[in-house]
Amino acid sequence: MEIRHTTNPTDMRQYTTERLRSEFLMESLFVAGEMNMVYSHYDRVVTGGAIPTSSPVLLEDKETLKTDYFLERREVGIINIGANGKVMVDGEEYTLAKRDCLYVGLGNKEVTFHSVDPSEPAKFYFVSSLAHKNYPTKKIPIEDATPIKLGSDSQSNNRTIYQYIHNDGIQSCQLMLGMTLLEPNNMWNTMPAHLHDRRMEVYLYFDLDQDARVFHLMGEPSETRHLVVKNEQAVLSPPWSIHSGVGTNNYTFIWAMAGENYTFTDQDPVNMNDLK
Ligand SMILES: O=C(O)C(=O)C[C@H](O)C(=O)CO
Ligand SMILES: [Zn+2]
Repeated sequence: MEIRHTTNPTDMRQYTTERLRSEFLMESLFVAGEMNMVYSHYDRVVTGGAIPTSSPVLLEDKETLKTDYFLERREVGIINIGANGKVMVDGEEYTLAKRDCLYVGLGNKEVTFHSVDPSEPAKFYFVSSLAHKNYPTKKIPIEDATPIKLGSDSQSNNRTIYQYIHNDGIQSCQLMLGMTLLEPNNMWNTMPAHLHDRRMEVYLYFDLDQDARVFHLMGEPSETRHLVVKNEQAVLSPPWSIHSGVGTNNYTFIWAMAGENYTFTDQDPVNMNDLK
């Protein structure tokens, strides 16, 4: 798996577009028949994508983690963004349709990803953080996730946040995970922007057409930069960075957080006068 180190925000001011992309953008998580992962030193979060085709894909990277199995010291949240799939957890089968989420806790030894129909494969996106105790493995379909309506048509940010793994939903050690869907003709998320220096965040943008793009805004509020993001690409958002997006049309994204606290509403809003 690829390793990404952390960045001092003062150094980031000097970065070229290429350097910015190599530090923060994950361009190729989803490749048919493969699993690809990025290990970030921000809260030691692993972000991955798996597309099983004719054979299952095993969640493992002993070489990088130097543990006997992936979840020996970790927990993971998985969302299927493709066709129907299955996840086997130590012999137990969980069927995941598009937008279903599965939480798998510390201590589960074997996790494998399968497609129901290899010609129309499932696409599993996952985010894993360090864990100190076992919470039960649990599946939650989007219908059972906690919906929060935000934004308005007049501000082009009418959207619903679905919270899956969080304080009042599926329990975990530190991982929080959910999905935000923008209504048609809406293309902004999280503006005014916010920070939470206590937690890092990972964004996966998907459900975009081939030529559609999201301009992901990042950086300290007074030093913003952008990443041009394609369908099924993910962004590492450092704790000191705003994280906001505007698309060429509406899009969907999965957000995941890990760090100091477990409080979704712990956000420091950025005053519009401070954004530069
Ligand atoms: O639509 C949104 O706004 C979000 O989904 C915001 C993220 O969940 C977030 O940044 C949480 O801190
Ligand atoms: Zn946030």
